[in-house]
Amino acid sequence: MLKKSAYKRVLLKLSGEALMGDDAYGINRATIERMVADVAEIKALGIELAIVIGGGNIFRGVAPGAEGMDRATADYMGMLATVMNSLALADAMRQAGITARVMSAIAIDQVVEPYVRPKALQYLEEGKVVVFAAGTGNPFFTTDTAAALRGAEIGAEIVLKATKVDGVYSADPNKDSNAVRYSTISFDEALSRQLQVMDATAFALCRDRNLPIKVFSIVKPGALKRVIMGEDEGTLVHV
Ligand SMILES: Nc1ncnc2c1ncn2[C@@H]1O[C@H](COP(=O)(O)OP(=O)(O)OP(=O)(O)O)[C@@H](O)[C@H]1O
Ligand SMILES: O=c1ccn([C@@H]2O[C@H](COP(=O)(O)O)[C@@H](O)[C@H]2O)c(=O)[nH]1
Repeated sequence: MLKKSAYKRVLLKLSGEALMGDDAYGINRATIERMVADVAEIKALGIELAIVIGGGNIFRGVAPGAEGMDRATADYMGMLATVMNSLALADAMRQAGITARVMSAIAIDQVVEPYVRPKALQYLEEGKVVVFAAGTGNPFFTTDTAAALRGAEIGAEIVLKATKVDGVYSADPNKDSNAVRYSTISFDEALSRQLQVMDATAFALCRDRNLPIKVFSIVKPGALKRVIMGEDEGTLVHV
């Protein structure tokens, strides 16, 4: 018998930084095509899929390149970076035969339609992939928080954080070789240990909405599908 997906509706947070692949900046073609192939594989299972993509491959408000800038201005630039990534992702999905709609939290009507919750729900019910661009639309936040927020708004069963590391560790594994990976961890423990894999606002929002998060590697082949099938992969953050 064909195995079924563990979820009906999910919010996938894709790392903007991972989009660079081995490049120093921007969008690596082979990398975005591989991400889209992963998305196509899970979409074929019949799940309803919404995506938030980060902007770290182009600009972050707290990046060295923003030093001395007004923080809110820099953050708006970061949000615009996520619009570019969202458009690139939706177009790559179009080329792969997946119908996607980009909805922006910041009005740029000539470029992309605005985020309107009932419309987003309609697209999901129609089987379209919805890409939420421009984060929350507010400075001083991140796309992780946007993923938590939109995930809660659309009634997703889980937020899937696809990033460059394969889970939540006791410390940043890129800085501490003694860091150990958790297979599960509670929101309260992640917050009290100040684990930086996601920002505290995202953790707190998901905790309060009882919305679990799965952190896993976007670089590891097949990991997204294993997560969707409910198999042992990455780290589950739970209430
Ligand atoms: N305790 C931890 N466990 C795992 N990763 C951690 C931890 N603390 C810090 N990190 C770092 O967090 C990074 C992932 O989060 P980050 O928000 O920087 O990236 P992203 O979400 O993948 O990118 P973007 O913001 O561009 O979408 C990892 O690459 C890792 O270096
Ligand atoms: O709600 C939001 C989301 C994002 N930003 C700014 O954009 C960049 C890029 O997002 P990442 O999550 O870091 O990939 C972020 O650093 C912020 O500067 C925002 O202000 N509000």
